[in-house]
Amino acid sequence: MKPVVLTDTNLVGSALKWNCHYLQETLGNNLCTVYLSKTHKFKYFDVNQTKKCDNDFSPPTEKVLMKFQEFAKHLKSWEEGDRRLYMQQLLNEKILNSSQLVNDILTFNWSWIRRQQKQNNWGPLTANLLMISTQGNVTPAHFDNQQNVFAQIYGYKRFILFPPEDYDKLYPHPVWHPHDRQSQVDFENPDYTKFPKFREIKGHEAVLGPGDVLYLPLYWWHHVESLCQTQYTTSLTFWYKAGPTHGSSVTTMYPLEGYQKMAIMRNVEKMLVETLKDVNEVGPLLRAILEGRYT
Ligand SMILES: O=C(O)C(=O)C[C@H](CCCc1ccccc1)C(=O)O
Ligand SMILES: [Zn+2]
Repeated sequence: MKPVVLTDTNLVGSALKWNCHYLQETLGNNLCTVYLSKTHKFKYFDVNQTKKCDNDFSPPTEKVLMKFQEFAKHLKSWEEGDRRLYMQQLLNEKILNSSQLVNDILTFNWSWIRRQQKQNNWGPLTANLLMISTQGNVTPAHFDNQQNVFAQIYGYKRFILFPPEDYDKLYPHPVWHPHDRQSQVDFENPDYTKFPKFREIKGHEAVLGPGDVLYLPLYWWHHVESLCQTQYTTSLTFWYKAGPTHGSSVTTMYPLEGYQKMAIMRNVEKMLVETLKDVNEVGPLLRAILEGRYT
């Protein structure tokens, strides 16, 4: 599975008119999920895992509910120095029941994407996430465990992509950490002492414009930046479950692929957290296995 940029799918043709004004008319009064950040980075964190961090975790962003028209107002008046905004709202029944967006969504190129889902043996569509970002926002490097068909609607987004096997150069946080699935490395100021292998990292760049679609296979790392050609950017994801061949696959082929090794390591970590109960014991036990025997 490799990422690919497609420029002729017409997947979200009917959404190319989703500018701020139009969305204000259709979403106006709806409450939407908006993240606020003092910096340009929006590092995702799982709030349910913050308690395992014996409270030395400080959330890098604040999650608020905001009426779309209020968000639109902030978007238009945003200036350097203001807190940055990143709307990330699931297109769920609540939103869809109360907006004309349904008509646009119904005319997406569903036959094309359903064909991809079928031919690639993906599981069911799990979520469409509508994202509107102020210019310059960055989603730091992370991977997701779903297949993703990423559609760019307005403005330009620059992806840097790395294969799953680059996990040894990207130093993911522990699986129990709020920043699980995210790289520990600050791309703008890498700590080469803590993360020496990051020096060897090499990524693939893809800049997406309106109408472009990026197929982002599960476990592929990506660093995403909203470019400054426009005041904001708008994107829509189509997330699919990975599908049966990535779980209890009938015939496992060897040698295993990077994403399979990633899944194995994550399972080992999770099993150790379960059995040791104390997350601080996982490191020492893994070291005890390694030291003098596997190094
Ligand atoms: O589509 C993707 O996978 C991306 O990473 C796109 C990224 C924002 C995603 C936010 C997010 C990260 C982790 C879990 C749920 C939501 C962007 O476009 O800035
Ligand atoms: Zn992602």
